[in-house]
Amino acid sequence: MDIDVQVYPHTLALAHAFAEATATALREALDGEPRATLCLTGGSTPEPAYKLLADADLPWDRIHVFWTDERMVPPDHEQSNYAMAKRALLDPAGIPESNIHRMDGTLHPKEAAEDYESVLHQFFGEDPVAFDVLHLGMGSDAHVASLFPGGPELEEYDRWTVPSRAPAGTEIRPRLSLSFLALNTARLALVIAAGEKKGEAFAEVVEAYESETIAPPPIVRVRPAGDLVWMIDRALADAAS
Ligand SMILES: O=C1O[C@H](COP(=O)(O)O)[C@@H](O)[C@H](O)[C@H]1O
Repeated sequence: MDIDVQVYPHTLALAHAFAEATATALREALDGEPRATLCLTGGSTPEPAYKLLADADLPWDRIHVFWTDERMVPPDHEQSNYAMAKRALLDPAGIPESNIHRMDGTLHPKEAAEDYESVLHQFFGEDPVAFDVLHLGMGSDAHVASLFPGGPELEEYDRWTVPSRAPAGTEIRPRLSLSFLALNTARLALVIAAGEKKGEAFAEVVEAYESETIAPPPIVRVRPAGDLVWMIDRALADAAS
């Protein structure tokens, strides 16, 4: 499979490009439609881009926000994916509460998965989830959302959500994630990844796309219905080559 990889000279340029690509895609999705959907990723890499996106000239009252995954912590916890998005994007942009569809990190992962499955069904009905814009990050083990190498959650293709568990040594292990079933219906998926520490993982990813191996790293299993664009910094590109 050919992949579209865009390389930016540094993380600030990457953040600007990621925010701009998101804003452009949301405007296109809103053209002639009453609302658009944006699924946010967590972790630390997207935070600068989310701060820039908050300043974009967008009708936030028509944009509904979802998450790829969550750590099982309260919403004000420093490890909460929701908390990062709240301080970087939701509050600065003034996104209405009714448009924020967050994962509940206070529940047991199984209950949280049931709960978010209902949230998604309330919004999308029985239609595919089909986010207009899906943001993804990559861990240094090539995990995506909270779908980790070798985890049973990788095999969930019947439901949109799945409880999961990060590997030993990770600060917050209990997780909730969207499944590949939900991720793969996106109309546009934008991956943001940066830093030389992820070089080995990215090299493995490129090799897996090229060889179409039968057991690819989790992020390579994301095969969205629409376009998939990798946006990375030079440090990561160089470390992988
Ligand atoms: O645990 C997670 O990790 C990935 C990557 O995060 P980063 O801090 O290395 O950018 C992230 O995409 C995911 O949402 C998060 O829960």
